[in-house]
Amino acid sequence: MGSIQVAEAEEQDTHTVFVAVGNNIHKTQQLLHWASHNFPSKSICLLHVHHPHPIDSSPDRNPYRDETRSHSFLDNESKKIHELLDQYVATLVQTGVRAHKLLIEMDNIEKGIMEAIAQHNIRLLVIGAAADRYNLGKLAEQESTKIIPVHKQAVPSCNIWFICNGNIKCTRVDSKRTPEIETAPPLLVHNSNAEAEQSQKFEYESIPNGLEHLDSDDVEEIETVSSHSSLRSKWSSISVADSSKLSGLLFCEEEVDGEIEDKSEINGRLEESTRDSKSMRRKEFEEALKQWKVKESSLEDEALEMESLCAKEKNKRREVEEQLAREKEELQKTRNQQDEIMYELQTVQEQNSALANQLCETQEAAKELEEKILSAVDLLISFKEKRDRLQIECANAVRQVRVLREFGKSHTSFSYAVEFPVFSFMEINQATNDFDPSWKIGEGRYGSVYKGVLHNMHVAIKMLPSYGCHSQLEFERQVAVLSRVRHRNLLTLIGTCAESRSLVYEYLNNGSLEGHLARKEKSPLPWQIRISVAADICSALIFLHSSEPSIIHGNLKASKVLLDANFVAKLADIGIHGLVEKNVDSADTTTTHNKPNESLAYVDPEYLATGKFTPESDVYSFGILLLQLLTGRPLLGLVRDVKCALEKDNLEAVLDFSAGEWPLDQTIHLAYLALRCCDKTWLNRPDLTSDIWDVLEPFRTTCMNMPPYLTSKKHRRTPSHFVCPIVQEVMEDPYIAADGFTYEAEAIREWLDSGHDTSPMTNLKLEHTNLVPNYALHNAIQEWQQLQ
Ligand SMILES: Nc1ncnc2c1ncn2[C@@H]1O[C@H](COP(=O)(O)OP(=O)(O)OP(=O)(O)O)[C@@H](O)[C@H]1O
Repeated sequence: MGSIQVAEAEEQDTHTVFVAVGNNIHKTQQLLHWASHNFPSKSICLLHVHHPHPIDSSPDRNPYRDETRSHSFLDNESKKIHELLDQYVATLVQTGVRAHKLLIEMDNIEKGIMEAIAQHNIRLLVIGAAADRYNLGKLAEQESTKIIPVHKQAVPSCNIWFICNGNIKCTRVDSKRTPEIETAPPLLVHNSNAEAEQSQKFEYESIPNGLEHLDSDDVEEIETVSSHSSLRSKWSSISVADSSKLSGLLFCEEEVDGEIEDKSEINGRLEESTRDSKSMRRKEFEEALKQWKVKESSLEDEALEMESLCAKEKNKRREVEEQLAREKEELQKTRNQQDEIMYELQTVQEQNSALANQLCETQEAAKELEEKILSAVDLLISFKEKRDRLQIECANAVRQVRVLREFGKSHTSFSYAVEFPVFSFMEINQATNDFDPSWKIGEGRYGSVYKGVLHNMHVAIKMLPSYGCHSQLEFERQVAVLSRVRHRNLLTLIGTCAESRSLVYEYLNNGSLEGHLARKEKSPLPWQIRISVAADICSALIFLHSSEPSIIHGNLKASKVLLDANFVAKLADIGIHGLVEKNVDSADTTTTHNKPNESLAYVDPEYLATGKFTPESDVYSFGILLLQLLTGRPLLGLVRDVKCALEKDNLEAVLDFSAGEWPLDQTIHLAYLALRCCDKTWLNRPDLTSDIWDVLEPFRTTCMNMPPYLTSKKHRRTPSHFVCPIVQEVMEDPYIAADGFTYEAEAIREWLDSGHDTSPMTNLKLEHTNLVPNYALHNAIQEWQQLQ
C-alpha cells in the first residue's frame, strides 16, 4: 500500500489535463466530457486512485491458500480497474482525444491524488465535485514537507477543477501555501476552443481555507456556498472578451483594490446576473444533456456494433479453434507416423548391424576358404607334379615291359615249352591222392582247391568247373599269359592241366588272411604283420593295374590273400575270371561260401550298378580289407562303425588290440585312408600309388625297425623247401627236375652231367633230363633273404 503504479503516464506538464476518475461511469463520463471540451488542445490522463480491499489477516488462516487467493483477488481487481480505465480511454479516443491512464494504489484517495500531483508534476487536474470533500488543501499542507522538496522548483502549483453537473470550483494547490479554491462558472460543452483557452488564462487566486469544503454534488449547493460565504471574500466578475458567456465564472478574491460600490446595487446586479446566468446555464445544460444523450445513443449503437463484432470474433475464434483442433489432430497423426517410422528405422538399424556382423563373419569365412583354396591349389600342384613323375615312371616301365615282351616273344617256343609245366590228369589225380576229400582245403565259386604233392613239391590245385566255355587251346593260351604275370605278392602259378582244367599253384602253408583274422590260427596277427600284409596287397594291385593290358582282380577279399611261411602276402586267383564262363564269373554271392552276405561287402557298389569292373573296384575291396586288418571285426557294418569311431575321435573303440599297441597317429591316418577307399563314388577313392602306397610303404619300414615279430627266431628259421636236397644249402637258382623236386641248378646239372639218369631223391629213373626253373621258389627265397 502506498505505492504508486504508473501505467501509461510519463512526466506531465501543462499540456496534459489529469482527470481523477472513479468507478461511477456516469459521473466519470461527465467529467471526461467536460475536460475534453474545455481543454481541447490538451491530452487527457485518467488518474485513478485505487483503494484495495483489505485482506483478512486472522492468525488461523491458511497462509499459502490465502496468499494465492489474495493474489488472484488483487489481480482480478486490478484487471477490472484497467478494463474500466480502458473503457474511458476508448471513449476519449473515439472522440479524437489523446488519452492515458495513471493508476495509483493507496489506502487514502486524497493522499493518492496528492502523491500523484507531486510525483507526476501535475499542473492541471479535474476532479468530480464530491472529491473536494477530500480536503486536498489540508493534505497538501501536511504532505508539503514530502512533496515540496521534490517539486517545489519544477512544480510550484497545481490547478484543480471540481466539477459537478456543469458547475466548477477551481482550486490551486500550492506547494508553498495552503490550497486556494475558487468557484468558477462552468465551462460548457459548447464552449469554443478559444473560450476554453481563455478560461485557462484566468488568474487564480487563493481563497480561504473554509471554502475547501464545498458540497460538490449539486450546483445549487455550490452556488449557495459561494454566495453566502461568510468569509471576507468577494465575488467579482472578471472582465473577459465575452462576458455574457463567462458570466457564470466567478472569482474569489482575497483582496479588492479600489473603492467598494454600493452593496445593494451590487446585490441587485448580482441577483439579476445570477438569474440570467441560471437560465442560461439551464439552457446550456439541457442542450449539453441532449448532446450527451445523442452521444450516449451513438455509443450504445457502437456498443451494439461492438457486440456483433465480438460475436463475429467469437465465431471466428471458434472456427480458428476448430481448425486448431484439426491441425492438432493432424499433428498427432504425424507424430504417431513419425514414431512408427522411428521404430522401423530402429529395427532397420538393428537389422543392419546384424547383417554387418554376418557380413564380417562371412568375410572371415571367405578368407579362411580362400586360404584353404590356396593350400588346396598348392596340394594340387604338388599332386600334378607327382602324377607327371609317375606318368614318366609308368611310361618307362611300359617301355621296359615292351622290351621284355619282345624278348619273351623271341623265346616263346622255348619258354612256354620248357618253363611252364603242363601236368597230366594222372599227375593231378596222384597229387591229390585221388581227390581225397580230406586233402580239400577249400571250395569257392571257381571250383575246389586241393592240397597236393606234385613232383615232391607242395602245391595247391584248383579244379576249375568243367563247364568252362573255353577250348583247350584257348585255356592253355590264357594260362600261359597268366603264368607270365609274376610278382612277389602274387600267388605263383606253377603249372596247369588242361585236361582237368586245373591250375597248380605254389602252396602257402600259413593259410589265408581270412583264416588269421577269424582267429582260426593259434595266435592273432601282430599289427606289424598286418601293415606289411596291407602293403603287400597294395603292391600287388599296383602291379596288376599297371600291367599292359591292365589286370583287374575283381574278387579281392581276405580268402584271396594267402600268407607264406614268412607272412608275406600273396594274392590268389589272378585273372581267373577270364578262364571261366561269363555267367559264372560275377561278383555275386552265389558261392559255396558260408557267408555270402559278407562277400558282398567287398564288392564295389559301382560294379553292382554298372556290372563293370574298374581298377577302382579293387581299391574299394582293398579299403574293406584294410579295415578288417585294423579292426578284425565282421564285415557287416564295418565301414559305418569305423566312420562313427573316427567322428567321435575314438578309433580305439574299434581297433583290434589283439594285434598289439597300434601307433595311433599312423593308424588313424590309415583308417581315414581306408574309409576313402570305401567311398561309394569311385572318383572319390584314393590313388593306390600316390595316396596309399606312399603311406603304407614308410609305415611298413617303420614296423620293420621295431621289435619285430618278423625278426623273431621263429620266423627266421629257413624253410626246408628253400634248401637244395643235394647240397643242403638255400637255393639261389632253383630248378625242377623230372622227379618234381627242386634243386639248385648247378647241383642237379652236375648230377645229370655225371651220368645219373635217376632222381637224387627217389632214386627212380628219370623220364627226361629237362630242367624247369622254379620261379616261385626263386622269388620266395629272394624275398625271404631280403627279410633276414
Ligand atoms: N595256394 C594255396 N595255398 C594255400 N591255401 C590255399 C591256396 N589256394 C587256396 N587256398 C585255400 O583254399 C581256400 C578256397 O579258395 P578259393 O579260391 O577256391 O575259394 P574262396 O576264395 O574261398 O572263394 P571264391 O573263390 O568263391 O571267391 C582259400 O580260402 C584258401 O584257404
